[in-house]
Amino acid sequence: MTNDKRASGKIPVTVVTGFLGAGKTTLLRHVLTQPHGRRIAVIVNEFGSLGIDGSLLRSCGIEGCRDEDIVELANGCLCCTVADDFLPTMQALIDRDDPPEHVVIETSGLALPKPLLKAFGWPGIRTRMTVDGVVTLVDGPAFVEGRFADDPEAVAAQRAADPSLDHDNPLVEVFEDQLASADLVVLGKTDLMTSDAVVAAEKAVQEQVARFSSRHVPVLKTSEGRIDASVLLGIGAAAEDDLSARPSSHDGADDHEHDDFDSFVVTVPEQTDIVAFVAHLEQVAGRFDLLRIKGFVPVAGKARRLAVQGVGTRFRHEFDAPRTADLTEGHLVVIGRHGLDREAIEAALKTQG
Ligand SMILES: Nc1nc2c(ncn2[C@@H]2O[C@H](COP(=O)(O)OP(=O)(O)OP(=O)(O)O)[C@@H](O)[C@H]2O)c(=O)[nH]1
Repeated sequence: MTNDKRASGKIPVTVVTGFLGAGKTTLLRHVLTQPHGRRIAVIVNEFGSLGIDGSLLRSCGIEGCRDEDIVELANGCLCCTVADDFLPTMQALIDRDDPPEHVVIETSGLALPKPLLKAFGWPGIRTRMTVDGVVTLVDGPAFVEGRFADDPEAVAAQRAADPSLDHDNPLVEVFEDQLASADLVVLGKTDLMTSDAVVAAEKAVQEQVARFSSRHVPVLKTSEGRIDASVLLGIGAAAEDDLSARPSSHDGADDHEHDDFDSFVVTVPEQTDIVAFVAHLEQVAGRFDLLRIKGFVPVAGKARRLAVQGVGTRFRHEFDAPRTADLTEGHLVVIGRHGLDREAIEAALKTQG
């Protein structure tokens, strides 16, 4: 925390943003397990209706991290529910007998950060909190694969037809907004990249950031979210006073929707063969071009639940918290671009082999 912030008496708030599956929760887990010497409250927002990330954070047994310090806002994107959910939550934190010394907000992977930053200008919040910094996670391999880049020929053709159109790719729009808001960019998952690709990606990210922002925005590289807490917390940006330097594709719009993306929950039976199950998920994710699958699944004979995570077709799984009696079947959140064939995806996920 900078001396300025201490003197202002405002609680610093770090906003962690980044596209679906970029590694935000992983980064947060790493920060929370480091000795950071402050009472941190975490607000986790998810696009899907299940609070997976909050549950993952709670289950990692971080010493001194109390249940009430992890607040889940699981019904929709924070950027759309600012007045209904976010402001009362922040007010409740401020009004605690032992208010947090730092708040970290993990936004949903589809959130546009700007509406959230604007909320820190609201009376009641403005005098008590300040946005210490916006940290934007970039999924290195996905970036290198060009998932957040417009097809230049398609854009040129589109612009010729309608000059007011920027791009037709909602992934690009969300990604660019998240980069444009950043005070610090973290290029993650470098363990999955060659060293040449890391160097090229770092340069390309820096160029992208410079397109949106004249501010100096450092780009750090990491894997498994290993960034020192002292680098992330205490940036001292006061981003709420600096909104015009953080352009958004939705500036000027009164409202925005997330109807470019769909999400639903699928239940699956208890599993016996984890390798076959995960291979099946990979196959379904590829067949339907899904962006994200994540959830918890019971496995026969295992005392712990299986946490399953897919970003595109890249899956990981681990046994994390003890399996509870009510976990009789698995729940998977599925997220993809608008127009998903829900029935077919559900059927495919439920029928394996
Ligand atoms: N190989 C590798 N995998 C990573 C790294 N960071 C995160 N992951 C994996 O990527 C998947 C998504 O990570 P999360 O931390 O849940 O990503 P997120 O941004 O919180 O995801 P959403 O909240 O759904 O947007 C998980 O399976 C992680 O284990 C990394 O540095 N290297």
